[in-house]
Amino acid sequence: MPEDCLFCKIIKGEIPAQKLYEDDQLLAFWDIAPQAPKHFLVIPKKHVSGPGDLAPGDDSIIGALVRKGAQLGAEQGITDCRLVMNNGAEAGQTVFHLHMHVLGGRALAWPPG
Ligand SMILES: CCNS(=O)(=O)OC[C@H]1O[C@@H](n2cnc3c(N)ncnc32)[C@H](O)[C@@H]1O
Repeated sequence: MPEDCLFCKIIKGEIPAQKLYEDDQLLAFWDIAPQAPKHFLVIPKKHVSGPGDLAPGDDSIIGALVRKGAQLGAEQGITDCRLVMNNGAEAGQTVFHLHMHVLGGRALAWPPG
């Protein structure tokens, strides 16, 4: 786990977060700057910098993120939700630990900005 990774620090409990779900592979927590009435993140406990850095053996991580994100969304009353992974700085990624946004609770525009 990179020492300076914000999300790795959350996983280790070095930085607090409002956790929604945790198991041995995944952690979900509410976003600190929500962009919708419901906005949380699902991250793998294994550090991968972003979608572009996945190794062939990591494919199951993506399935786990999507399945858990949709399940948690339904539990949070946002069965209709947007699942977003930003890949790279120009795509808006600011935290370089793979994560999926789950947003809902209002009509979401398309295309995104
Ligand atoms: C611009 C999108 N950039 S991003 O796609 O990389 O998303 C990073 C997300 O992490 C969230 N975030 C940053 N620090 C924390 C924290 N300590 N706890 C919870 N969420 C956090 C940001 O609000 C942001 O939505």
